[in-house]
Amino acid sequence: MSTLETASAPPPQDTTMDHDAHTTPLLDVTGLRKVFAGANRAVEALQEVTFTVSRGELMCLVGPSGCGKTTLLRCVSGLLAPSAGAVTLNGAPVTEPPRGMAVVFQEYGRSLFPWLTAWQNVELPLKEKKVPRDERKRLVTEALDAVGLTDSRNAHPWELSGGMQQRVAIARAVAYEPQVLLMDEPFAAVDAQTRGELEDLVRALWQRLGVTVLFVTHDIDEAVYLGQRVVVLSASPTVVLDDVAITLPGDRDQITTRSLPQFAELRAAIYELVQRAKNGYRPQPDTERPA
Ligand SMILES: Nc1ncnc2c1ncn2[C@@H]1O[C@H](COP(=O)(O)OP(=O)(O)OP(=O)(O)O)[C@@H](O)[C@H]1O
Repeated sequence: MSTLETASAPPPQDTTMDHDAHTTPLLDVTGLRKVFAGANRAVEALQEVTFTVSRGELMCLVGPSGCGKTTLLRCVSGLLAPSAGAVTLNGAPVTEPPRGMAVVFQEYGRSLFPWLTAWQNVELPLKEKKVPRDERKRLVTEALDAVGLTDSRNAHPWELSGGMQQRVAIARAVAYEPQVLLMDEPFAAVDAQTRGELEDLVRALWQRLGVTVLFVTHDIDEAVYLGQRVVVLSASPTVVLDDVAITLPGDRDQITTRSLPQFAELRAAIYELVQRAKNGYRPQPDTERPA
């Protein structure tokens, strides 16, 4: 992993989950390739993507628009079969959506059932998992409480704001007690203030529950604010351009953290990388990564 050089003295790093992180790979993505075969032409979305996520880590993936972030996440979650390469969770190959993973998508409106209440939406996957009734009640209560929606438990999605609907989707994922939480641009459709609140919610849940998080975003600021690591992808056909350690303090807040010189430096360095990726930069085999 690279740590982009910063001019000032490094602050204490985010060691929040370091008791396990960086020691036990939980998710292993090796040589992932995905080619979509169309009637007239084939689209090579992913060329060769390799990375690991350690147990308890919060890792962000960024890359230029259309570089294959969603395709990658769909392959990682077992929703889409790769053309080559492999994904393993805890050493077991992922060939279909595994029990240990939960996914939060950008389109909360489409991922919640409008005829079910917030409570019922969160409970549904637990019923499908055959979790006993009392345990279901405990898990749903705790999850709705964790996202601040206890009072809205009987509301339907259409009675809730966009940010609240996304909180229901997060509660549903958390109640499932996944080993890995995959998030695909989950806050792209909410306003800036709500987005900040939801970012803090994700970090709080991550710290409290110790869940491993793989967070996909096109927003570089968001990736730096949230992550312990940011993996930068090239333009399609996609490879990994860099794997950047986020050397920011573990205690983050929207104002202080984003005002730190280190935040600006990390943001600028990753921004430049993504710009280079947009302009077609790709690592050459056997050459150094960009400084
Ligand atoms: N089902 C499909 N069939 C054919 N091509 C596809 C399919 N899904 C994705 N693609 C192509 O694969 C490439 C990557 O798409 P993908 O949606 O994964 O990118 P993305 O990085 O998530 O995009 P964005 O930044 O816009 O969210 C694009 O060229 C897209 O057109």
